[in-house]
Amino acid sequence: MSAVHTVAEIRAAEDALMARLPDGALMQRAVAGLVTVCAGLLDGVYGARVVVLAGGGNNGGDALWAGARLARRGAHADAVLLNPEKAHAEGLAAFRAAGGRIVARDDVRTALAAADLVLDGILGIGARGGLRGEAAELARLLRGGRTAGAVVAVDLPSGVDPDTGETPGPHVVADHTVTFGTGKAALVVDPAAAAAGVLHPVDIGLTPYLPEPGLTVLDDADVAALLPDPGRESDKYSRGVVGVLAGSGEFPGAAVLAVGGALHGGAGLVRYAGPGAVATEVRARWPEAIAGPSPDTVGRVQAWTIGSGLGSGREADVAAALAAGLPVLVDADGLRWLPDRFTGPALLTPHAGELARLLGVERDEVEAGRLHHARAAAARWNAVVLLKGSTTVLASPDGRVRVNPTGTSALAAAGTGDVLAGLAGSLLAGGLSPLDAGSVAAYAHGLAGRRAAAASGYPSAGDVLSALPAVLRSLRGPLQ
Ligand SMILES: NC(=O)C1=CN([C@@H]2O[C@H](COP(=O)(O)OP(=O)(O)OC[C@H]3O[C@@H](n4cnc5c(N)ncnc54)[C@H](O)[C@@H]3O)[C@@H](O)[C@H]2O)[C@@H](O)CC1
Ligand SMILES: [K+]
Repeated sequence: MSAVHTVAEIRAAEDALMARLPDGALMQRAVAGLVTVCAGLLDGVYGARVVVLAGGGNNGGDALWAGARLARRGAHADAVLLNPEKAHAEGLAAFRAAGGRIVARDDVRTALAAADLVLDGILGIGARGGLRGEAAELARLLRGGRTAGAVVAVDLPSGVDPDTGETPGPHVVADHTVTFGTGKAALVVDPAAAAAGVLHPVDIGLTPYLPEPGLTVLDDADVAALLPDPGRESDKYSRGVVGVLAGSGEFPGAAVLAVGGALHGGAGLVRYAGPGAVATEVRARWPEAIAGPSPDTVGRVQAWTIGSGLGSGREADVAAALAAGLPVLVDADGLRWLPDRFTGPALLTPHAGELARLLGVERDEVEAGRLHHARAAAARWNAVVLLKGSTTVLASPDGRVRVNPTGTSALAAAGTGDVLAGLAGSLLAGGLSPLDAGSVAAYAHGLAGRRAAAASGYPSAGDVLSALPAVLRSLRGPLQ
């Protein structure tokens, strides 16, 4: 699991740690990690051309110190000082003493053009708002291909918002980001995360001083530990029975895909509720599923997956499934008929357009502020909100957030959401909480998308579904 902390938490931990260390020692730990990454990216430090972009804070101090150390190892180091009066005094002195040069304004373009590596130390966790003036112009030059060198962001790409993952204005787009102490939301949530490039975390000894993280990113081991583990004496009922209310005459395939996802998510039995013609298609593909015309008549379940491809005019069916008071997942068309607030375990799985409609805002606003809007909806409906998209974000009404790391463009295809809904509903029926069911499903679904893409180039939702069993098998091992 990797942890993400807020700027306030990081500053408090840094203060606590710095009180125990000699002056400047913490910055030197950060700089040592930064220099190691830079040296690894260069084809030899000696003779390499390094340009340091230094703002007036400690982020600029890190970059100047790193430039100094690289210069001592034989690099040609140039620095652009964005705020010369406020430049980090010790960092600047070390940079000069090591032979680093300050670039005159007129020579900035030439220096960037010749650079093998550009260190972005304009702004770090002190950033508020996007870059302005000369800093914005530098970011524009870097994006415009003014340098062929690797752009390495110090701690964060300058100008992104550390705690929200939003990009309030001009910002640097880096090839690599060397980040200190712990993760920041901007490094895992788009659109900011897209500007970070490859992440290189550097341990500066902060962990003992940091609180439990509010935002986490799960890994294979976390997901394996969360997956239901049926014992030898389990039967189909104790493994969980999931009801799927999905599909319509217009969208029968959604039912087939959602039931398929549910069958592979560990539940012992899947009950499909829907029109006879759709049920016939579902059973033709999945003879192991049981079908009935409505949630009331299909039999007992432990959780409901509602909504994929439901079409219009199904309000009564949705109300009947919700009335059971069971753990519930609501997707796609089902999101049109949400209760005022959930009182039991609930997981909503909108994409940005659906969440925008729910919240009465524009889709662009949701995409620009994914964390904010997922949190707002979680609080509004008292439900875990899994916001699908370039980075899938899960926000729980208790304040916890998870970001899924396995997303892939392979999932941007019709029907993949139906598979996810079935899979996550199955995990709910298996006893997982909405946050765990959603995170595990998103993780496995992303891996299945990658596996399917490796096999077929542009995979269909059916390919993603077919890849799921092998992904789950490799995560959890074989059943006993
Ligand atoms: N505190 C420490 O000991 C350590 C700090 N570290 C570095 O220090 C950084 C944080 O340093 P600072 O707190 O000095 O903050 P920054 O260097 O991120 O920002 C400096 C100042 O710029 C101003 N500013 C904010 N937004 C601006 C904008 N949009 N345009 C222009 N100016 C703006 C603010 O006054 C801010 O305090 C971290 O990101 C990390 O790189 C590391 O060296 C690790 C140790
Ligand atoms: K930076």
